[in-house]
Amino acid sequence: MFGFLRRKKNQVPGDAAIESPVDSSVDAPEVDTLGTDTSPITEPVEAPSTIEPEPLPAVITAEPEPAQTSTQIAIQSAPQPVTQEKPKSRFWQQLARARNNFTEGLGDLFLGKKAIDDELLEEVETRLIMADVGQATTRALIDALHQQISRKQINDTEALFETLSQLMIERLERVQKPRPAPTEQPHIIVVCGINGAGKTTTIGKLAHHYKQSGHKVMLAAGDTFRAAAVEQLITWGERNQIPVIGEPGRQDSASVLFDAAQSARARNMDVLIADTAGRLHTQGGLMDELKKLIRVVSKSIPGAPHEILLVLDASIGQNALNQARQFHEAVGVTGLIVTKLDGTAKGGILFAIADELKLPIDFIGVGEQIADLRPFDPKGYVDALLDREDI
Ligand SMILES: Nc1nc2c(ncn2[C@@H]2O[C@H](COP(=O)(O)OP(=O)(O)OP(=O)(O)O)[C@@H](O)[C@H]2O)c(=O)[nH]1
Repeated sequence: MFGFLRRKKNQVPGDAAIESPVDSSVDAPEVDTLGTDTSPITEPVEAPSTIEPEPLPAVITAEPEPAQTSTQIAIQSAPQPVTQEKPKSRFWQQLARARNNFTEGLGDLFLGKKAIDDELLEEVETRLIMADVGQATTRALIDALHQQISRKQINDTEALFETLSQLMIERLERVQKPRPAPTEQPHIIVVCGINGAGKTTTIGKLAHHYKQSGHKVMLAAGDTFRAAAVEQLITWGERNQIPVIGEPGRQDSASVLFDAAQSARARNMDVLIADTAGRLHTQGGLMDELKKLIRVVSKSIPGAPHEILLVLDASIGQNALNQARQFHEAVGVTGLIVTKLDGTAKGGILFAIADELKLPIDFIGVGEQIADLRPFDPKGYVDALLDREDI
């Protein structure tokens, strides 16, 4: 069942709406498969009104309770069924903004409504657009719902949302591919993207991911444009206890990458992850430089680079599509990492990316901590986005 429906159905007049923002200060657990992590909950949970309120953490803001009427007191003193909420995962919590944007207000529309009407479908369409799913993908989803309604395959509001979830999962799964196993030594991954998309941070997290799975990992500080980027990468190297090739002051990123590839081979590294300078997809000269970097890497080790991962910032919404198109055209991107999904209401951008670019989404970034990178799982993502509760 969908959480926003259940909450509305169970709502008792006078319930205080508690808004709980993501607390990014919480220490992150290790990278985990979606749904298995049972970190403490800060997701809104409606306790039956007869239970004594717990002391609230500082991050929770609640409207002051209005004075209770005698009717409310009578309702509260009646025995209430105690429903045990399943603990929510940290991942669920990290997608709070995207989910709230999507489900806000839908519960009200559903309240007391069984039949599907145009108002409801229009609201669903609006929510999809607002979540940055994009015009074309939204249209395709709504058309598919209309078809199933007219064929009487969907008869009530819950079935409508279940079908929408399935359609959304399918659209993401269509373009997913299994991650390439690092069988060549070294397996070289070049990471690119525009300035500030989260490349260096993502490389730190990706290194952690590989190290956790038992691989020997090395980093190449190929972002020679921004001196702080090299230091940032060296810090990530120390945090992961892995070597980093490149030092502040080096100018030529192609030679850093060449040296790193040689060094990784000589030291029997399983995985070499190379950082590159941020560049706008519209800067022709810098895009040519990226092509040159890739050529140098391919000359250093036959078959390399084995992956070219493009980092996209989810919070820029539809602009991410254009960036991805241009990078793909220039260097043949093999997969995407979409970052900052924890801080954005634009969680729908992943559907537009999958539909329009047909490139697999390898990982998503949901925070700044070392373990806040998750292998992308379409079903887990849709469940968290649509407040679907059977994970
Ligand atoms: N909330 C959140 N912040 C992120 C995520 N990934 C990266 N960041 C933050 O985004 C900011 C930019 O990250 P960087 O890794 O420096 O970005 P970059 O692409 O290497 O930047 P340039 O070297 O300038 O091109 C930093 O403050 C990161 O902590 C994420 O998944 N969630």
